[in-house]
This record gives sequence, structure tokens and C-alpha cells, in this order.
Amino acid sequence: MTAPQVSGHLEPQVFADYLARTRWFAGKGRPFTVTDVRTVGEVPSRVDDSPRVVIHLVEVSYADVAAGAPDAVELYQVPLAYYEHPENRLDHAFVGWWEDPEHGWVHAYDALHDREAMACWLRSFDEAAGQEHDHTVDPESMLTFHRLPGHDLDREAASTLFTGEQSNSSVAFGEDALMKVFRKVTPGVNPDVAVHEVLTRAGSDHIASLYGWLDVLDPDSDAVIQLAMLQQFLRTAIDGWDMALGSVRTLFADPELHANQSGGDFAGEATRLGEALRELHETLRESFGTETADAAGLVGQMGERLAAAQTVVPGLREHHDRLAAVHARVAGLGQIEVHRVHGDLHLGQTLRTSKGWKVVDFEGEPAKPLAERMLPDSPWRDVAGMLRSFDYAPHAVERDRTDDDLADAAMLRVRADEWANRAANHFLTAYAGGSLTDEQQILLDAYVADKAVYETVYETRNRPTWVDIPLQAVARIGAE
Ligand SMILES: Nc1ncnc2c1ncn2[C@@H]1O[C@H](COP(=O)(O)OP(=O)(O)O)[C@@H](O)[C@H]1O
Ligand SMILES: O=P(O)(O)O[C@H]1O[C@H](CO)[C@@H](O[C@H]2O[C@H](CO)[C@@H](O)[C@H](O)[C@H]2O)[C@H](O)[C@H]1O
Repeated sequence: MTAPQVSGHLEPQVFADYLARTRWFAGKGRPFTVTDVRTVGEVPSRVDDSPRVVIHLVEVSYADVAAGAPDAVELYQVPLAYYEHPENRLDHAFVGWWEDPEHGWVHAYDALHDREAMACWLRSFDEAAGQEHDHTVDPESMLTFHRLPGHDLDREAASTLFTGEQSNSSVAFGEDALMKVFRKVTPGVNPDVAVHEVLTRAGSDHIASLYGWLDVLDPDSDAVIQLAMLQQFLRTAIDGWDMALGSVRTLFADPELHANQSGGDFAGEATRLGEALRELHETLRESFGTETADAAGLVGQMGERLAAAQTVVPGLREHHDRLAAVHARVAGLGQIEVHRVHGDLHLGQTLRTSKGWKVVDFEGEPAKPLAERMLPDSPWRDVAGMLRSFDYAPHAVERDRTDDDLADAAMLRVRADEWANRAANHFLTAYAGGSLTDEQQILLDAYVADKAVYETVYETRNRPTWVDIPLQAVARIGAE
């Protein structure tokens, strides 16, 4: 079976120009060329007046690394809505136009911005229901819409594209469902889909249930590529990061009060978050099983990560010995338990709903290769991620302040530490069911160090003005 060809002139430069304008393209700071544009399928279920919705995979090659390096080539998904005439309402999502010998003039727009195009997508998911859980809607295009049983979609729901800071693109369908379209795609299973499928089947209370996903058999790699995921829309949920910032702002508004006296005290939520993570890890253990890993190997990996990070963030060098000493204590633990974990947990990946805390986005750290993100790891990696987030929240509020009253700033620094320590203590006690054992503390300290090092690289590359937050944390590690 061959992929359907869109004839005409799909100029790579059209896609290069568009990628450079998007939030989600991760190669904006690098010298890149679009080296291939593949058409992998057309979303079916059109009705009168709907556009053709054609899914393209755009291959991007980078000139700043040697050919063959892991990050020398990336693949991005760009679904386009094809119209015969210009659609002025979609000017902001215009990608390009060309003359197609078969279909005449094509005016192409990013399909995620277009309600007509998204309606085709939703209908395709809806039509996949009732076929056990797996139904090839259009064998010609090799696109497969999968559905899990248990939820009837609202077929008429209108789409709204999320506008937040995201590495992928999310579209809400009314109040019913949320579709995440993966932008940077990799042949093979996407961990977000895989983990959500298992946790949904296990009935976990701490995730948004998976309703379905879309994949395609890519003729070039001869592998399945997962393109999108449809899940429960937690429409009334509040982002954990926003909640934490709100709590800190309330504390800072009246710095005479201690964190435990503040009206916005976060301790109760931190406790509930700790309980939620404990239950989530239990379900992950039961569903995926556990293994043991050699602690010395872990120390080696952390050391390699630190060495690589120092080339990006030279300011880490002066902290190397203290960080390495914190890592080294893990070696004495022999074998440690590992299993499937979240892998990149922070407050921005948690949502507070009326039914408790939910965790989203199981893709792992975006910078890691897919194969590495699928490996089992210690649950203390997730715990450490949350502790780092508790440190970030007050410092993020502090850095936004314009008030230069020094006495006040010193007081706020005390309150910032108080807030972070209080949240961490409540979270840890709830997670561990009491005090940590020596072994748990050693693992936690090492993962906190490892995460802070990762963050210095992440911030240097993505938000250089934030890098002081993890650098200050690194300076404290092993020094107390
Ligand atoms: N099921 C959901 N219901 C409501 N909001 C969600 C849901 N899943 C994610 N979100 C919101 O969308 C944002 C982006 O989701 P995320 O999965 O982290 O995307 P990305 O992979 O692009 O970072 C999250 O920060 C969260 O606020
Ligand atoms: O959400 P992503 O999977 O894209 O995670 C990446 O971006 C996060 C920032 O959006 C980054 O998190 C860091 O900043 C957070 C505050 O914005 C803070 O709460 C986290 O503790 C801190 O690590 C994350 O590391 C990165 O992988």
C-alpha cells in the first residue's frame, strides 16, 4: 500500500517559514532546513463544505551537529486544511498556497485552528467507536483512529485551540474532550498514549481518562507513528503551578505572617498531592511491574548528565564536586527498585479538580531520546521533580517583583524558603507515609541534584532569564 500523494507544489520552504513562526517548533534557535515533506494521510469523515484535512510529516535537518547525531534530524507533524479559496477568518493560521494539477488552487491553513477541519477529526474518532477499540477508518491513507470503550463523544462539540505555552497543540471539543496533537513525532509508541492507555484501563483516579488516539503506518520508516491523543477534558481544573503561585502571592502580600498563618497556605494541597502521587506510583507498579537496577549505574548516568550539562552551563563547574558527592552516596545502595514513572513531574503537570489532583503529560523529559524516556526509573525521580517545583514557585514570584525595598526583599526571601520547605515537608510525609528512610533520602537528594542540573540546561536553552533559580539551588546542594 502506498501513501496517497498530494500532487502539486508543496514547497519545503513554505513549511520552513511556518515552523519558524510557531510556539511548538523546538529548533527555532538552530540553523535548520526542511529536507523532506511527506503526506501520510487525509482525515476522512468530511461533510459538505468541509476542507480536505491532510497530515504532513516535515523532516527538519540541523547544520549545528554532525550528520547522524541524535538531534541532527527531527520530524514534525503539520496537519493542513486545504481550501480552494482564501479563508480570511484563518489568516493567522495561513501556511501557503499553490496550484495542484488535480485539485486546482490550494489555500492551506494549520488545521488545528480551523473548526471545520477539527470537526472532521472528531467525527473520525466518533466513527471509530463500537469497533471493539480499534478501527481503521481509512485503509487507503494508513491512518488509524483508535477508541477505548466507556465514553460517548459529543460529535457536535465545537473545537477551541489552547493558546498556552506548549510543546504540542491541544484542542478542546466543547466541554467534552481534549485532543493533543503531537508536533515533534518519533516512530514508535508515544509514552503519553501508552501510559494513559494502561492507567485508564486500570481505572486510575489521578489521570484524565484516555478516549482514543490516532496513529499512522509511516511508509518511510515502516513504523507506526502516534499522531494524536483524545482524552477527558478536565474543564474546571486549576493548574497546580498557578495555584502555587497564587498561594505564594498571598503570603508575600502580608510577609509579617508565617507560611502556616497565611490565608493561602498550600500545605493541605501539598499533602493531597503527595497522596495522589503515592497512589499513582502504586498503579504504575501494579500495571507495568517493577524491576531492580544497579545503583552504581545510576551514579554513572547522573555523572554523564552533569558532564554534558557543564558544556552548556559553565557556571556548573564550580559545583561539580559537591554534586558528584551527592550522586556517589547512591552507589552504596546496591540494587534499587525501578518502574515506569512520569519522568518530568512538576507543578505545571498537575491539575486540581473537584475530585482531587490529576497528573498530565507522561511524555517524559522532552530533551531525552524516546527510547530513554520509556525506561523504568526510580519513583524518587518524580518526587524530586515536585520538590524542585516547590522551590521554583516562590522564586518565580520573587523575580517578578519590581519593589526594590531591601528589608522587604530579605523578609520575602525568608518567607520564600519557608513556603518551599513547608510544601516539601507535607508532600513528602504524605508520599512516604511518614519520615523517609536513609535509603530514600539518599535517592531523593541525588535525584534533586540531577533535576536541578537538568533545569540549568533547560533554562539556558529556553528561558535564560530564569537560570538563576536552578543555579542557586545547585549552589545549596551538598553545602548545607
Ligand atoms: N485533560 C486535560 N484537561 C484539561 N486541561 C488539560 C488536560 N491535559 C492537559 N491540560 C492542560 O493543557 C496544558 C498542556 O498539556 P500538556 O499535556 O502538558 O501538553 P504539552 O505536551 O504540549 O506540554 C497543561 O499544562 C494543562 O494545563
Ligand atoms: O512541561 P514540559 O514537559 O515542557 O517541561 C519542561 O518545561 C518546564 C517549564 O515549563 C520545566 O519546568 C521547570 O519550570 C517550572 C516552572 O515553569 C518548574 O515548576 C519546574 O520545577 C522546573 O523544572 C521542565 O523542567 C521542562 O522539562
